[in-house]
Amino acid sequence: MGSNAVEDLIEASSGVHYSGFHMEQPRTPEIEQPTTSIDDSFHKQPFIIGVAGGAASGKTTVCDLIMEQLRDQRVVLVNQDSFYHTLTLEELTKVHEYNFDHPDAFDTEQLLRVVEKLKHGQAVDIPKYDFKSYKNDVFPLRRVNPSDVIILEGILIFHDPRVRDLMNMKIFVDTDADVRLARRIRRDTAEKGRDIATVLDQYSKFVKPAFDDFILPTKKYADIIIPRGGDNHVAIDLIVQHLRTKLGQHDLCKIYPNLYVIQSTFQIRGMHTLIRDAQTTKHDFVFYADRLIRLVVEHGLGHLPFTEKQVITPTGSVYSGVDFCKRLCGVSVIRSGESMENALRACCKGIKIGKILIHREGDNGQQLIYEKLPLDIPERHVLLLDPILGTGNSAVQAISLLLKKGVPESNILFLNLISAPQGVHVVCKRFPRIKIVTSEIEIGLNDDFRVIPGMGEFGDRYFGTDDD
Ligand SMILES: Nc1ncnc2c1ncn2[C@@H]1O[C@H](COP(=O)(O)OP(=O)(O)O)[C@@H](O)[C@H]1O
Ligand SMILES: Nc1ccn([C@@H]2O[C@H](COP(=O)(O)O)[C@@H](O)[C@H]2O)c(=O)n1
Ligand SMILES: [Mg+2]
Repeated sequence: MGSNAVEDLIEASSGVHYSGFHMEQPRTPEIEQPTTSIDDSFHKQPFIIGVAGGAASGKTTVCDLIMEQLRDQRVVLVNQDSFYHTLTLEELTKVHEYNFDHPDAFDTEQLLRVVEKLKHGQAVDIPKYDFKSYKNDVFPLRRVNPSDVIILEGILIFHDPRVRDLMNMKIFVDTDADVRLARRIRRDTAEKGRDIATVLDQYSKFVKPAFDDFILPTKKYADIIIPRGGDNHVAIDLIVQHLRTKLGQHDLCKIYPNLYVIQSTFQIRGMHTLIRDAQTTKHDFVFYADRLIRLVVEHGLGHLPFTEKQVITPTGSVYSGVDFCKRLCGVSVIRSGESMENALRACCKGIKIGKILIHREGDNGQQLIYEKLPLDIPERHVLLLDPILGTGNSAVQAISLLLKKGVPESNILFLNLISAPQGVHVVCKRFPRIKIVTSEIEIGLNDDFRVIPGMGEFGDRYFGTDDD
C-alpha cells in the first residue's frame, strides 16, 4: 500500500485524527520524534443509530441482534417509548380516544435533551414507560451511561428533523402490515393485558392511519431499509461490520497486517477496567495485569512458526499435531517489561530472557543504558516485552538494538498490553516485518506524550513504587 493510500485510510478513520504521517524529520537516525498529541478533548463522540418502522415491525428485535453482535462494545438502547407523555386524569378516562401513534404523544424536547447529554459524554436517567397504567413514573428511572454506540428506537424517531440530525445512521425496519398487525395482537393481548377487540379498534382508528401519515413518510430518510426485520441476518451482519469500521477498530489492523489486537471479551474489558482505574489497589492491579499479560503472551506465542508433528495417543491412534518453535528468547525492556517475564516463563519452560534498559531523556530523546542479551540471539525468535507502546520511541530503540545484534526483523514479536496509534504508526512504518500483539488500542497521547486513557506509570503501579 502506498503511503498516500495509508494516509487516506487514517484520515478517513472516524474519531481521533492521527497525525503520525505528518512528522518532522527525526533528530537522529535512531530516534523517532513523538507524534502530535490528540486535541484537547478526550471524549470521542458516540455513533448514533436511529431505528424506525411501524409498531411491531421488529425494531426492538433488530436492535437486540445488533447489540448482541456488538457485546464487546459499549452500546445503549434508548427507546422512544420512554418519552411518552403521562396521560392526564381526563385523558385517562377516555384512553381509547388517545392517539399513541401521533408525534404529539411523545415529549420530543426531553428526548432531545437526553440524546444531547449522551452525545457529550454525560450519563442520563430516563423514564421507563408503563403501557398498562399509561404513566412514565411508575418504575424507577433507568441510568444510561455514555457509550460508544447509542441506538434510538421508535415508531416516530425520524419524525423530528432535530432528532434525525443527531443520527449517524438511520435504519427503517420494513415489515408487511398484516405481519405487524398479527404480532401486535399477540403482543398486546399477552403483554399489555388488552383484548382483541380493543387492539383492533385502536389499530383501525389510530395505528394504521398514523403509519400512513407519519411513519411511512419517514422511510425516505433511512440509509438502510431492512425487509423482514430480525430475520434478515445478512442486513444485520452488514450493519455491524459497518459499525465496527466506523468505530475505528479495524483501521489500524487494516493498515498494518502485522498488528494483532486480541479479540475483546467482557472478561478482557473487565480486566482493563480494573487496571485502568486509578483507585485500584496495587494487589488487584498486579493480579489483573498478570491475567492480561498471560493472555497477550499466549496469543503472541500463537504467531510463532511451528513444525508438524504426529504422535500416537493411548488408544493407539495417530494424532497429527504441531511442535512448538524451540529457538526462542524473551527480551524485557526494564522496568515495566519485567512484569511480563513470569507469564513468558510460565508458558515457555526454561526460556532465556535478555534485558534492555532505555533511559528517557526529557520527552523526546531515548538513550540505551544497558543491555544483556543471549549471544545466539540472531538464531532465535525474540519476544520483546513492554506493557505500553506510547510514542514508539523506546520500542524503536529496543528493536534497533535487536537488529544491530543480527536478529532478523521478521523474528521479532513485540508484546504489549496497550498501544497508542501513534506508537503503532512509528514502529510499523519503520519495521514493517515485526509483529505487534496487543490487547487494546488506545485513543492517543496527551500533551505530555502519555498514553490516554492509559493506566498511569505501569512500572510504578506494578512494582508498588507509586506511593510517594
Ligand atoms: N422475525 C420475527 N419472527 C417472529 N416474531 C417476531 C419477529 N420479530 C419480532 N417478532 C415478535 O414480534 C413482536 C414485535 O417485535 P418487536 O421487535 O418488539 O417490534 P417493535 O419494536 O418494532 O415494536 C415481539 O413479540 C417479537 O417477539
Ligand atoms: N400506552 C400505550 C403507548 C403506546 N402504545 C402503542 O405502542 C406502539 C409503539 O411501540 P412499538 O414497540 O411497537 O414501537 C404504538 O403503535 C402505540 O400505539 C400503546 O398501545 N399504548
Ligand atoms: Mg420496540
